[in-house]
Amino acid sequence: MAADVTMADLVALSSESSFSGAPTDASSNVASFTSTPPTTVSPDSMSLASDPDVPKQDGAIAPLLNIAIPLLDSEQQESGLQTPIGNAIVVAEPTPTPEPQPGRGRRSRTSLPIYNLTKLSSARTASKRRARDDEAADARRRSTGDSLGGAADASISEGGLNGLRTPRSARTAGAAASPAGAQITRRATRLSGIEAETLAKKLATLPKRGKKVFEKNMPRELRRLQDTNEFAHIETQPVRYTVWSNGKYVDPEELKNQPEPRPKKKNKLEEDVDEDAHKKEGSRSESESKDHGEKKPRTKKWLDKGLYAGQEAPTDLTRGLTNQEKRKLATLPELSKSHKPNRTLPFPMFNGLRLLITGRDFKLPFDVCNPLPPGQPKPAHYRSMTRNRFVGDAAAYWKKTPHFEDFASKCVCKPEDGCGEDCQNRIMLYECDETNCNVGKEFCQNRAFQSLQERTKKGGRYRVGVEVFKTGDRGYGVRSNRCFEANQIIMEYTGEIITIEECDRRMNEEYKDNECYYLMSFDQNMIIDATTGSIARFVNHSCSPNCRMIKWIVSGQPRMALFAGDRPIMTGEELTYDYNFDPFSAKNVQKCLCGSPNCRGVLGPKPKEVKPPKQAKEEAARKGSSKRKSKDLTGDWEDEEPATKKKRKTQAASGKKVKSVSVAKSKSKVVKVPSKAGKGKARIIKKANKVAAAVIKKGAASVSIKTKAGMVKRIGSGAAVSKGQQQRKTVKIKTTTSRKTSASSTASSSMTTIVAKTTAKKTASSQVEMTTTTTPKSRTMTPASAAKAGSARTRTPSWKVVESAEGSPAAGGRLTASPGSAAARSRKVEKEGGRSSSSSLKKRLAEASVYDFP
Ligand SMILES: C[S@@+](CC[C@H](N)C(=O)[O-])C[C@H]1O[C@@H](n2cnc3c(N)ncnc32)[C@H](O)[C@@H]1O
Repeated sequence: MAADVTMADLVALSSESSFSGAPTDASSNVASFTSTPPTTVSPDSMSLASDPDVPKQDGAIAPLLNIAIPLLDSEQQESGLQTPIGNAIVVAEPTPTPEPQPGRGRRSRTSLPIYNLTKLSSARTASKRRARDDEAADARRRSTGDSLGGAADASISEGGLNGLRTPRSARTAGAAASPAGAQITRRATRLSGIEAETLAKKLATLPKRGKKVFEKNMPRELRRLQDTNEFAHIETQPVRYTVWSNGKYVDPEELKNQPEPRPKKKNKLEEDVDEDAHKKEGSRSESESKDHGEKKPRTKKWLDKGLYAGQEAPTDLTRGLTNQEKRKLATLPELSKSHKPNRTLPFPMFNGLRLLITGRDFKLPFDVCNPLPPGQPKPAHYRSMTRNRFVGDAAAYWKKTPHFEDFASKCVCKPEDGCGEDCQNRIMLYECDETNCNVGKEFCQNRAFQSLQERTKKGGRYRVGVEVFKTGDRGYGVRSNRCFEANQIIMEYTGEIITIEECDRRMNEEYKDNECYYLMSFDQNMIIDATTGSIARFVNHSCSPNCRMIKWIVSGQPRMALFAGDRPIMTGEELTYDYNFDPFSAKNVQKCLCGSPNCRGVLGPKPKEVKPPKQAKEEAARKGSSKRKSKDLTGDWEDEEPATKKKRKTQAASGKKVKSVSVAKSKSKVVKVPSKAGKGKARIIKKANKVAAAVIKKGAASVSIKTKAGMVKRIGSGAAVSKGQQQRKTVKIKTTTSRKTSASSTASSSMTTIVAKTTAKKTASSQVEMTTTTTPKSRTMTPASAAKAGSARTRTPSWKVVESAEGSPAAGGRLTASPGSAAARSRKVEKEGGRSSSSSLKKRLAEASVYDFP
């Protein structure tokens, strides 16, 4: 009697005959049944349900065959009903006789379920593999066929295809049905040796209608295969046990022929590396020994100072500190001599000191390497630009000045000198490169901009070494987040290079409401506007600066950069340089908040430095200097203006004596030069020459000798410049090196160009220095006339903006921070007419002398 198999039976079957260790809950078992067609054959419920011709069977499940991998449960192993095919074991499920159900039609009970045989038999895969003579695929396919055969077998032999039961249920049912308790056991056809019936035979036993339906729905592939031995599961070939590895068939013959397993790649690599290293070492040592005679042992370099490796701690800890700071330090027990320093885990250099003095709010974990609180974001409108860029007409006006072109010879340094202090290029503020350096990159120390480029290219905030922060009272500022050695390059001052006309326009239109400006006089009467530029623009002014802004010639082009001063810079120090502002008008003098002990009180030259002319002195002496002193202190010079102007006018043409030689140096230096006529002139020049050479050695770009009291030229900050404010005469000394002479020319070949200059009216932002002029007479140019001159300038390069940092720590750019609109309008450019005569140094000197020292 056939009995319908319910889902519960199916579940029971699957749980018994599926892999050991497989999930035992019903759903997962069903899932595993349906999801692994090659190893587990299950009824395709979809195909069962989808065919409209297939009569529905309530709860009837088709006969099932399971192919289980050898991990069988003990029950199955005991039963001995496994059929191994290769690694797979075919288990033919017995089909218990279905019990007729009451109330069910006969037709429905006898009709055949239809399976997706293509899927079940894996015909597609098998046929492909068979095409490649894959016996394993054959075996699999056979086993699948076997399933069907077995299924058919079982069902037919037991009286119907729908009479499948699980072994357990079958046994239970059998036991129940058979009073003798005869067990219905599963049989594996191959194992039992029972000859499989052909499909035709199976079909013959089917009822007519069921046969039709079966044939109609039989897949094409299967139909083709019917009546074959294969389909009937008649083995004509001996069974082969195949090995599968990683899902792939492994031919045992190939296995035999396989060579010994290779060692692991890693081992091999290590060996190879070792060998290679030995070989290389050998060849290197050979070549080394060939080159040098003997092989040098390689020594390992150990870092012993961490973050500050290579930088020496300052001998004097208190250097650079204010008195207040020093006093505070003195009270700290940590710094008392009796205190034992922590040598095991010392603070990074400089950090401890700073923390002791200033303290710092912090969050744990505390970053001992960075003593700084996080930097503030830069202003929203700030746009960064790391290279100079010409804007507007500037590019057309730009040209190489003659002495740049002249600069074709090399320095005369030796490798051991390393282009140090005495390098000609260095003295002249020319950076060495492959065209002008005698020493080569390996030994040359005069490549600051190149080193800066390499440093910043690598990236990282500690390599760049600077960050913007918000000061308490001066807006934004820049501080170091690493140490810098004395005179080390820190950052470049870059921005848009604009003409004076463009500068004026910007001042009047774009920046008219700005509180501060980022304009620096540059070269060839150009201005660098760093409003879009490098963060060097945020560097504030100090009367005791720790940096200098210096212009260098790099590959024939001028470039400005901020350099450390004469002492190293600590981590966390604010970077400052002397703006060298000219207040021009006392109205707009800004109060200096640098806080240094020798603060001048205003952003501008120290009032005391502005020496009044003799008459004024006398007058002042008569009137008493108390008033001036008070003005000095308050920085209120407005009332003084007319008097100063008047005094200067009266002094303009005297020129009998050189009052002073003001030298751009690390500290403003006033050198008294006696100026008697005749011999005096020569002496002055000689002296000036000497001073200039000394200054240039120190890094100054140009030197001014003034015949009149007062600073020669300053570019004002926010100051409206009144026309004709000052009248003065200056002698500018510019040292240039005649590079064309010979490659062996030395520093001594430097020649001094003295350019006479008179300023009838006070000029504002830029002062034009004649480097190649024969006519000593200066004339004042308005920006408009300067623009006109621009065209002539291209033909006759005769004037340029002076960047000398007179009165500033070094020869460098001068911040042209804002003559304001009025100042911009009144800004005059001095231009000296005529052409230079390169041969007439003497003449020029004479002219200059005549002009200045009649
Ligand atoms: C080139 S900007 C420097 C960056 C500026 N602090 C900022 O926030 O953008 C120059 C302006 O900064 C201010 N400044 C710089 N140094 C100063 C100082 N020592 N005392 C007072 N103000 C200063 C002045 O307003 C000056 O016009």
